[in-house]
Amino acid sequence: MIEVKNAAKSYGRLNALRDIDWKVQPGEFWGVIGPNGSGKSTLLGLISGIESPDRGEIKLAGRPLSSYNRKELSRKLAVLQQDGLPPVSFTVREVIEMGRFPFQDWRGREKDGHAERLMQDIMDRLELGGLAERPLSSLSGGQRQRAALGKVMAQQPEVVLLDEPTTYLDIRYQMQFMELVAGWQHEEGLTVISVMHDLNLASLYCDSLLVLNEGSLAAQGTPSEILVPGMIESVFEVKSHSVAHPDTGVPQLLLQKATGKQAD
Ligand SMILES: Nc1ncnc2c1ncn2[C@@H]1O[C@H](COP(=O)(O)OP(=O)(O)OP(=O)(O)O)[C@@H](O)[C@H]1O
Repeated sequence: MIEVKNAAKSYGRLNALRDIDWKVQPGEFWGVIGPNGSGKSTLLGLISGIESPDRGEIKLAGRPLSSYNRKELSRKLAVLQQDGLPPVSFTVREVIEMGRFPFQDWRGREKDGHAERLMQDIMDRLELGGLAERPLSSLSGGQRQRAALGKVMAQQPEVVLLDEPTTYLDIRYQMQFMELVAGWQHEEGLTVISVMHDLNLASLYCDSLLVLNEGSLAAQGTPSEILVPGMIESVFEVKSHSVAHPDTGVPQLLLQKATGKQAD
């Protein structure tokens, strides 16, 4: 679905990304992890076409990303930024309708006769029905992030890119958001690439993890291959234990304090 070949990106003298080779198959759920400043958002920027690589190539569905026009690209790929939507006066319904841009003609008229049904389905699924006419400025962070997800769902993309989508959410809304994305992925065979800071959440939801460190690809593999104490220490400089989740067996990290007593 996505192929990144030998991609590199610099800002002035800073090599934000170098020699990245990565293949994402349709329907996979990838987490992109790594320390602050390791190049995660830059990589998402290259895949979304917001930025172009200085070297190398990015392909989407077998075609160079650079050959897509804006509407074509929007039908294939949607992006949800870190703080999905700013607190503005647009209503939830208006924001979700903005996601229909790739399916509207030059007068802004919807070409798909089922769009109204789709909008209603999205609002029901995201429990936004009662908030449809409320301005974003009056919503909580969790509600705003659901509205942002509604906008990308209305776009009906094949690939969705999420940049730290749960950063400002409490644990209930983190789980709710990830469940909504995972449910959508299962139903539609969606390809998901999400930058994640919470490694335990990444382990619960991602099939595979890509690890960036100082702009280079440090490792890629399943959560069980990646979330091991040695890897975490070499990339994040933090000591940890990895334990199997009692429900699913996926690894969960317990962080080790550098000071104070350890239990016997
Ligand atoms: N537009 C830009 N101009 C100059 N430098 C940039 C620009 N965008 C990113 N950088 C630099 O590139 C490096 C990688 O940044 P990037 O935002 O991709 O990292 P990140 O892994 O997403 O970080 P974080 O986890 O803190 O969000 C950083 O050193 C950053 O300062």
